[in-house]
Amino acid sequence: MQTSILQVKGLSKKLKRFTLGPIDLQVEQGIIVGLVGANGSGKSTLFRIWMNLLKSDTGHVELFGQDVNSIKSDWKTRVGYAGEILDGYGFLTVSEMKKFISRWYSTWDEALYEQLIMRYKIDVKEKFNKCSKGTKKKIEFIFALCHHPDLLILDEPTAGVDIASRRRIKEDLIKFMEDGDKSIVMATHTIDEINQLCDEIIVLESGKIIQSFNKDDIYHDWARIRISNLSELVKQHPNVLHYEIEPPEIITNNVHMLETVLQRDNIQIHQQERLTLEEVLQYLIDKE
Ligand SMILES: Nc1ncnc2c1ncn2[C@@H]1O[C@H](COP(=O)(O)OP(=O)(O)OP(=O)(O)O)[C@@H](O)[C@H]1O
Repeated sequence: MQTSILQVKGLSKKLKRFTLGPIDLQVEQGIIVGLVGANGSGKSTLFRIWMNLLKSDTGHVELFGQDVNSIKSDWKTRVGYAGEILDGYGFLTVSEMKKFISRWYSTWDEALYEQLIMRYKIDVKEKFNKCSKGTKKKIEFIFALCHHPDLLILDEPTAGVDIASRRRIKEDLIKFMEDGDKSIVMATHTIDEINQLCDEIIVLESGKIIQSFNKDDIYHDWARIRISNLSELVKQHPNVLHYEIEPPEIITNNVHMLETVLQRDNIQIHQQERLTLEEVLQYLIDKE
């Protein structure tokens, strides 16, 4: 039986010129979810609400069965969050920050911290706000891991990170998932990360979830179909997400359904090809 570790119901938040939600979703134990969407689609805002750093206007968020607003905050010790949370302590050196943050967690693993500091070549005497963008990302990642959380919430963990460290982060995430009961939700713009790491993908557009799917389903469900002609029925079909008139071609997210529709309309299929994950995401994120 699958266990939900994160449940989001009817969540909404109005900021000045942006509205997030309403959002409903759940994340099961043992999977990696990729949260994707154009710049400004609301990924970081969503994470901030999950982490109770920002109050929602409606709805609620449960982490490990606990309302994130409740005074009881055991859930915090079970979550590792990497997303600009350390900026407020930027006047501290990495080493001072570690002394401060490690006290929050009874499960803090000093040996793991030392090992990761070496692995990512971090100068612990450097003040956090003097570190480069990529180095800050690596430090956030290390702090998110060292108390052995059950869920990692990572806001673009490799943005600005060098190639070698990117590979190490990927390896560390795979290692984190090894025992099968951990989960990760990560916002990312990197197709390789989604391809290599994520099981499920949630696409945000202007604050709303427009698609949510298992990565493996893409190969079965999405296709570009070149056809003899287009009918009005095909153009307006809910599973036709895009069409071209000359030459007639459709993009569908339910190829089996469309095969039946085309047959019924006496439309011949000239060619059919599955879409790659990159094409699907490009299509969803940038439809023009
Ligand atoms: N404190 C705030 N006050 C007003 N508007 C805000 C505030 N924080 C974020 N926004 C707006 O909310 C929208 C979503 O921002 P958010 O940072 O969540 O997007 P994102 O998907 O994480 O973007 P990116 O991929 O560029 O990191 C943006 O239009 C942003 O300007």
